[in-house]
Amino acid sequence: MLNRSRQILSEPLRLQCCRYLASDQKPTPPRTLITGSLGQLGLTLAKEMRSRYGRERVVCTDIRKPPKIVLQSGPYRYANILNKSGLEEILVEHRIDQVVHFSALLSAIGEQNVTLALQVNIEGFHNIIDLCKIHELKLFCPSTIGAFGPETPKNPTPDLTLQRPKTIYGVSKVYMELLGEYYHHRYGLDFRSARFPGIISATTPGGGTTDYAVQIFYDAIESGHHECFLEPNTRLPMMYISDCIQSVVQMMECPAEELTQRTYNIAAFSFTPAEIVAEVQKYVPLTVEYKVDKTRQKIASTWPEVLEDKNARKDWGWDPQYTLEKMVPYMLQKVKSQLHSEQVIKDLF
Ligand SMILES: NC(=O)C1=CN([C@@H]2O[C@H](COP(=O)(O)OP(=O)(O)OC[C@H]3O[C@@H](n4cnc5c(N)ncnc54)[C@H](O)[C@@H]3O)[C@@H](O)[C@H]2O)C=CC1
Ligand SMILES: CC(=O)[C@H](N)C(=O)O
Repeated sequence: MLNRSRQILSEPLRLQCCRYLASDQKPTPPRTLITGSLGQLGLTLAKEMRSRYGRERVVCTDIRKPPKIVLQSGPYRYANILNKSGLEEILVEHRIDQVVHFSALLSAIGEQNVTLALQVNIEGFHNIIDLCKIHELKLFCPSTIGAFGPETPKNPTPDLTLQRPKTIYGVSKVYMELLGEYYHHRYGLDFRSARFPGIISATTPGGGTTDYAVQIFYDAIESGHHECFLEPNTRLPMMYISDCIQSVVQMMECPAEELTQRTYNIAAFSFTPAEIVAEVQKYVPLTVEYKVDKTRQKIASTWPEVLEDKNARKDWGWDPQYTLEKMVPYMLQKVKSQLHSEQVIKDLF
């Protein structure tokens, strides 16, 4: 795993990473806290960071009861991001150096509970960013294609452009980007953010508009039939989980002086439901019925089709490895193992 990860880093970043990997060299690896770690992305990131920095140096947190295997794999703490003093206690006790803030309500579920989305996505972020300022911690918080709106140029969507999202999720992420950049400018906080496309993984997602692109793999394996909640021609930016995790690690390890901005678009590939269906059909039989969900279609119609990521490539060596064609057979294999033997959760540790 380490070798694979290091291979795809650019030369300066690889040198930087080696500083953590060689035991006789300084500085020591960072102690990292991940919020919302039991969601779609958290445990995969924890696994990668633990392999790089050491098992005890990555503390997973969430408000949910973890599976036993999570408890066995390294430190896990209950942490509600709305409880600032509880969070502070954990940060101090574990002598945390950097935070990856994943807790959030995603686009579709946020529209179902705007009050809770405001609390988790905005109040929770206030708590995190203030604690990072007080304790001088590096902070990574992902943004999203959902931070753009219908007025944004769709193809390609640049880093700096109009952002008038029409979901509470998008509004809270624009606020997060701006507040993070403000704290960097005003207090020198080492805030970093990447705007993720929809992430595709065998770990199931938690209430987003891009979730169909995970569900389709489960349906292909389980029943051979998928009901798609988006129209067949809805093009959205997407990314395989391995590339997503690499982006977090690379961005966090990048020397501060190489960053020319604090929020970056990152892209891998874009596709429509019709295109992913055709790709899956190359491997397994699959029929599809388009039962469009008006709320999610309305959200997707306001999002970019293709993100422009040239600044991330130039500044910190962003270089995704997976295309749609490469990802589909991997996903089918992962989902098959997940369904047959719960292998995916085991793979995480
Ligand atoms: N999964 C995706 O396709 C994308 C994700 N992102 C961002 O990446 C981050 C992680 O996303 P996912 O893992 O997919 O999200 P998820 O919805 O799967 O997980 C979020 C986690 O936050 C936790 N949480 C909710 N309320 C909390 C609270 N009060 N205190 C502490 N934890 C709480 C939940 O228990 C859950 O485990 C989010 O910030 C999301 O906006 C951005 C773009 C795409
Ligand atoms: C793209 C995202 O931020 C997320 N997957 C969602 O659909 O809400």
